Amino acid sequence: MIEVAGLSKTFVTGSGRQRKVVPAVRAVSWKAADGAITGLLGPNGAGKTTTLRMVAALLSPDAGQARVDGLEVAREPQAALARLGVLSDARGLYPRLTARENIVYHGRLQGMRVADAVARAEHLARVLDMAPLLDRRTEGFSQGERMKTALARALVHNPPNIILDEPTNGLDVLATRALREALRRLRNEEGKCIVFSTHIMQEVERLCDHVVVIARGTTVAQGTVPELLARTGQSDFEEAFVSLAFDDAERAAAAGGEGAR
Ligand SMILES: Nc1ncnc2c1ncn2[C@@H]1O[C@H](COP(=O)(O)OP(=O)(O)OP(=O)(O)O)[C@@H](O)[C@H]1O
Repeated sequence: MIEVAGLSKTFVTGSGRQRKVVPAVRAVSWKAADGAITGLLGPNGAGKTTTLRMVAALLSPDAGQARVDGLEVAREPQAALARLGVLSDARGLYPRLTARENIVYHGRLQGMRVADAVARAEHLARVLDMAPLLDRRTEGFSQGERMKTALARALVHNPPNIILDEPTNGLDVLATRALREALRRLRNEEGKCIVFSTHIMQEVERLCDHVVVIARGTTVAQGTVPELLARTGQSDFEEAFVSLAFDDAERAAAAGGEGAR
C-alpha cells in the first residue's frame, strides 16, 4: 500500500529578479490499495511527477509524508525502496548489456543473489511476454521493448508496490495494450499495488480501479470512474475531467482557442 498525506514541495529557481517560486505540490493526499491500479490523472505541470519522485525518495518533501507499506520514505528510504519498484520515463538501460543482463544487474544492485535474479528475470519475461528479448542487447530496442525491459528491471526484487511515471509515453497502440495487459496481470495474479501517472483519460477509464485527479499541485477529486462521472453529472469522462481539473478561466481560454482555429 502507498499512502501520501499532506505532501508538499516548492521549487525555487534563479536569484534576484530572476527568482521564481513554483509551488509544484501542495498538500496532496491519496491512498493506493494492494491488488488495485490507481491512476494519478492531471494536466501538464499538475505535480504528478514531483509527487511520484517524492514517493521514490528522489526528492525530499517540504511537508507531509509518503509511506510505502507503512514505512515513511523520508525516514527509512532503504526499507521503503526495497518494497517499491519504480519505472521512470527515462528508461536508462545499458545498451551493451542484454535485456537479461540489465535485469540481473539491477537485481544485484538490490542485493539479490545471481541465481535468484536470473530466475526472477525468467519469470518476469513470461509475465511480461518478452522471453524472445532476453538475450538481445538493448541497443536498438523499440520503445515498447525498452519499456518492458525497464519494467522487468523495476520488478526484479519482487516489490509489492510499483509506481510508473507516464508509462505509455512514446508507445504505439500495441505496446500500450501490452503494457495495460501486463499491469492487469501484476494486479490480478500477484496482488500488486500499482500507481501510475498520466494525462490520458482513456488509459484511466480502461485500467484504473481508483483515480486521483491532480490539478495546480493539489488533489481535486478521487474515486472510481463511475463515482467521478456521478459527482460531475457527466456521462463522458473527458468532460468530467475537464470540469474537475480546470477552472472557469482556463476552460474559457481553451474554448476561445478552439473557436479561433
Ligand atoms: N526541478 C524543478 N525545478 C523547478 N521547477 C520544477 C522542477 N520540477 C518540476 N517543476 C515545476 O513543478 C510543476 C509540476 O511539475 P511536474 O513535472 O510534477 O508536473 P506533471 O504533472 O508531472 O506534468 P507533466 O504531465 O507535464 O509531466 C511544474 O510547474 C514544473 O515546471
